[in-house]
Amino acid sequence: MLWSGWGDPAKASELPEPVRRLLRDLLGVRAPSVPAASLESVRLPEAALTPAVLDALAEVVGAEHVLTGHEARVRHTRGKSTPDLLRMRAGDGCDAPDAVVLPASHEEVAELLRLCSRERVAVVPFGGGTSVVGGLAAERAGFPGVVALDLGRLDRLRSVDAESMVAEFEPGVRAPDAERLLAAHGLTLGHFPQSFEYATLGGFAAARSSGQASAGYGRFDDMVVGLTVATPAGTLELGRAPKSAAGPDLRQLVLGSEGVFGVITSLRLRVRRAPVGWVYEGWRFASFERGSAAMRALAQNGPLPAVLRLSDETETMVGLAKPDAIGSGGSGCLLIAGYERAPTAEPEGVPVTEPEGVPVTAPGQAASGKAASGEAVSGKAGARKAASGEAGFEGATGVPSGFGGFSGDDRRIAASAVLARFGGEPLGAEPGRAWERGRFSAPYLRDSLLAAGATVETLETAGFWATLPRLYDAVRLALLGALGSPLVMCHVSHVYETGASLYFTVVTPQEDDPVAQWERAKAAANAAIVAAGGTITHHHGVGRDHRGAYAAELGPVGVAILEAVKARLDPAGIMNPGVLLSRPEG
Ligand SMILES: Cc1cc2nc3c(=O)[nH]c(=O)nc-3n(C[C@H](O)[C@H](O)[C@H](O)COP(=O)(O)OP(=O)(O)OC[C@H]3O[C@@H](n4cnc5c(N)ncnc54)[C@H](O)[C@@H]3O)c2cc1C
Repeated sequence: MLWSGWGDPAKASELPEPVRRLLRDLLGVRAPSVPAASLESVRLPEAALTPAVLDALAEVVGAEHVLTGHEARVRHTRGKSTPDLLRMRAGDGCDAPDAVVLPASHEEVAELLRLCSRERVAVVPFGGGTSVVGGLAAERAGFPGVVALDLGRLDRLRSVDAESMVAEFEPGVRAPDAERLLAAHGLTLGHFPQSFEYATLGGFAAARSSGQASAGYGRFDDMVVGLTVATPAGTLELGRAPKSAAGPDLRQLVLGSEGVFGVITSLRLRVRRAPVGWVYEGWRFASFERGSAAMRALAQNGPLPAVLRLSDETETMVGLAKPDAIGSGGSGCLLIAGYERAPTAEPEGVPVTEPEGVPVTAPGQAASGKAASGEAVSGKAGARKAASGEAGFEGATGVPSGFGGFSGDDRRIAASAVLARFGGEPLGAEPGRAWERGRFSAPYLRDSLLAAGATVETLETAGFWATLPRLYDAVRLALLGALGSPLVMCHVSHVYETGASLYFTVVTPQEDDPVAQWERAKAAANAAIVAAGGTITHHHGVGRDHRGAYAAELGPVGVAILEAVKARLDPAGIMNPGVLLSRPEG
């Protein structure tokens, strides 16, 4: 991972000429006058941990797993939001930890938390480091030091229960590795966020992530059936049955807790049989409104494609849904629908301890060539069912909405009938293929845009269907008002029976202080979200950036509940201080 950008440097690409032209002619973007800092020149705070504390940390994990060098500290400074990258490019490493510690077991994590509580050393759990909300920048004041707890050595698939369709993982497993390990059993998690290449399972749970196939597989928090959490006060074991009436579900307290109560050291996740392949298609709608109405019909009456994404007019025009063909988007609103081809045959049961290495199965590729199973419904019957509205209200089955009722091609045919009924014009497989090719490449494009002098950043929210148009207008207007004449694009890619999320991408020429410029725009967008009745975040999380708005959403009683839980589990207040909750005064 690039320390001041995204991903594999080998995948970095030059900006295509149409994009350069668009930036220059439409937005007036000019190259920045100051070159980006080198890794060596990043300014870090003086390392503050005493030799005695460093020795004690080394006693728990081994001296080779306590890193205090410049590069390790730089690489664990903040996450990957655009302000994070801009600060790193400016050589500002003031949020760096004093040391990076890499435990290899739950017991080591628990021991480290006891030690850090005793010494009052702040602890930042560090998964893939892809937070975009300031979730990895601890507030240092009042602590003798800060440790980044890198979970990268907790990287095993511990077991697969093929009967219950539950797999147990350690938290540091990255998403592609999780898919590779499950593919050996004919299984998939189906969680494909844009940060797929680097983010970890623990980070997904801690930040309530949602992936590109959420319509079919659900959000990540829907997948979590059990958790083990090491807290400074002891261990929490949660989830002994899929559902329970035994009081409030404490799993929900850990999901989205962003490391402020403790460290997730094990996750038991619902898995699915891997499809033999995927089919993606493009549709054009005359307006965002018509396309949204079609999405709502699919979400409320079924059948849902596994991937469902609608770009607004601006995003369609720019062609952002097809990053390898920017500038060639066309008119109207592009909708991408993705469907699994039938699942593989029965998964092989196990318990596994040491999974065999198998070739990586990238999303979008067949996991195995095994025979399809599942009840066949003829294509015509499927279309008839959809058209007549008897397509199956999938939420009512208790099965996540992408499943049940339809299988394989029948789902595609039936969903297509709904899209056509709402005025969608079929564009065939090409737009879908282009989206699939570029689905993880936007973060690479962001690096090139930053280097060219454009700020590009995203923000997201969610609301009920009835409030969505107002929310959309309010956020757009706020961004336009704050930034002059930026490019503001939006898409919907997570839908529910009752509402959906809105995901905005903003491109604007960098001012002299681009961080302050974005903070101004973000504050305006946040205020608009709150005023229009949306949530401050649908899937990026709270971190430090959304803390104030989150407190307003919860209200004083809600905040008091979380503060009480934190005080009980983390009495020294060492866990990710300043993230999610403001620190107590005094
Ligand atoms: C380019 C880009 C695209 C993105 N696309 C998406 C997207 O499509 N969908 C989406 O949901 N998000 C997306 N994100 C946001 C980010 O990837 C998610 O929030 C993800 O869940 C973070 O996982 P991570 O492993 O990188 O966690 P980190 O960034 O390392 O940590 C996130 C937070 O969780 C805490 N944490 C991490 N691991 C643990 C643990 N084991 N126990 C307790 N606390 C822990 C950290 O302290 C931090 O507060 C994107 C980010 C980027 C940069």
